[in-house]
Amino acid sequence: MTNRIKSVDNLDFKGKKALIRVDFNVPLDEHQNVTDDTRIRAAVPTIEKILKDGGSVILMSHLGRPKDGPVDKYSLRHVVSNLQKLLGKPVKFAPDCIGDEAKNLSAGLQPGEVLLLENLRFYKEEEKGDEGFAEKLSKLGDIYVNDAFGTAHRAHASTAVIAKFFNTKATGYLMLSELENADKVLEKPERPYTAIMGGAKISDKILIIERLLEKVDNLIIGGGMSYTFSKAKGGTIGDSLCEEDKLDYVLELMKKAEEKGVKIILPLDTVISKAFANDAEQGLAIAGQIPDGWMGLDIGPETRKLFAEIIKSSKTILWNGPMGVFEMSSFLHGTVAVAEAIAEATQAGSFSLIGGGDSAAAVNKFGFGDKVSYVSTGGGALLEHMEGKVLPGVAALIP
Ligand SMILES: Nc1ncnc2c1ncn2[C@@H]1O[C@H](COP(=O)(O)OP(=O)(O)OP(=O)(O)O)[C@@H](O)[C@H]1O
Ligand SMILES: O=C(O)[C@H](O)COP(=O)(O)O
Repeated sequence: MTNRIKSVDNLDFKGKKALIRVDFNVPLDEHQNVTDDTRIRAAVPTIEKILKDGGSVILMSHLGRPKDGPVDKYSLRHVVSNLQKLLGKPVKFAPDCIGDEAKNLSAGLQPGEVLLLENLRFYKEEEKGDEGFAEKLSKLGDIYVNDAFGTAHRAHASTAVIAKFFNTKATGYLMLSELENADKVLEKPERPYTAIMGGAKISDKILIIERLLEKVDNLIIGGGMSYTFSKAKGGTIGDSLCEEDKLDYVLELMKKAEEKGVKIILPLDTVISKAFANDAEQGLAIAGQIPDGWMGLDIGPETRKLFAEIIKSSKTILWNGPMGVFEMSSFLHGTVAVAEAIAEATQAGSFSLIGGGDSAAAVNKFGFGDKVSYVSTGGGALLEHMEGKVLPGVAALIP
């Protein structure tokens, strides 16, 4: 399918303005500093190719999930200095993604120059996939490039709708490499194939887990989502994360897995804490036996051993979502143990694919980024792609 899509490599951008959809949805700290620039870094080769050809670049992205118009917290202004450093040149900023100022700034852009537009999601039309909004955006550039693999699963104005307003549209290098690496796992995964799921966005991922049952041999569940499984099985989970309305669904899922011969592996023990804080009183509990007033914030040592054994005996590994609150030093051990086991398996010849903003950040933070096969910039996008779906942002590029 990807062979029907043009890549930036097939195009000459001399004298052209490329409107590039990037995914600069990056984590920011409380001072609005970028804490992980992986996604910005990943967009650089495409930008540089276009500039080198003698073209100019207009970048558009979303940041976070603003609900009600512009808010400084979600302004893309916060990524400008990171981008300037990575490109080694100034980047102009348009304080709105449409309107006169954006139009004038893009019209005045000279070859070799870069303009970043303000957050697309400051307009609700973006997520609605509004045609009028997409058309206004399309007026800013001559060629449309989509390099936002991380957002390719969203059928939004700037990903799925805008492409039809362009005669020339192409994937960027990042999108291409993401699709190629994911296809290595999708097409003929060497078995055993193990997926490891964790993180906090339970309802986002539970449906995807069901579809993964068609593909994998083992499904390891850790992190915040494991407590919903634990409770569904009749365990007590104290104040741990739980989606009460998914309990029946999780039971059904476990039954389906059994029928399909897929092993679901849940934690054996869990690191518990009196509060969501690094220095709160801590303890260890058997999974499903968390006392009232405590919450599970990481997998325990027995679980680390069990998960590592399964990972090391797998030939294909897909990981999305940390095993605990790895941002706090007391609860990072589970995530480190899984990253370490994946690195060892990769060293021994297995193929490993890691996705998810936080999972990618964790892998890099703990120094395993170059010890795994591929770190995707996609979270939900990677998982939906791994289900075998053609993502809307990719479908829109098919001529
Ligand atoms: N037991 C837990 N309790 C509370 N939060 C948890 C727990 N385990 C993990 N987390 C949190 O989950 C967050 C990551 O979840 P998330 O689902 O966003 O993963 P991700 O890798 O970013 O994937 P994606 O990009 O697909 O959403 C981290 O901030 C981590 O602190
Ligand atoms: O971080 C992501 O997964 C993408 O940028 C998409 O963001 P969203 O989940 O808010 O649509």
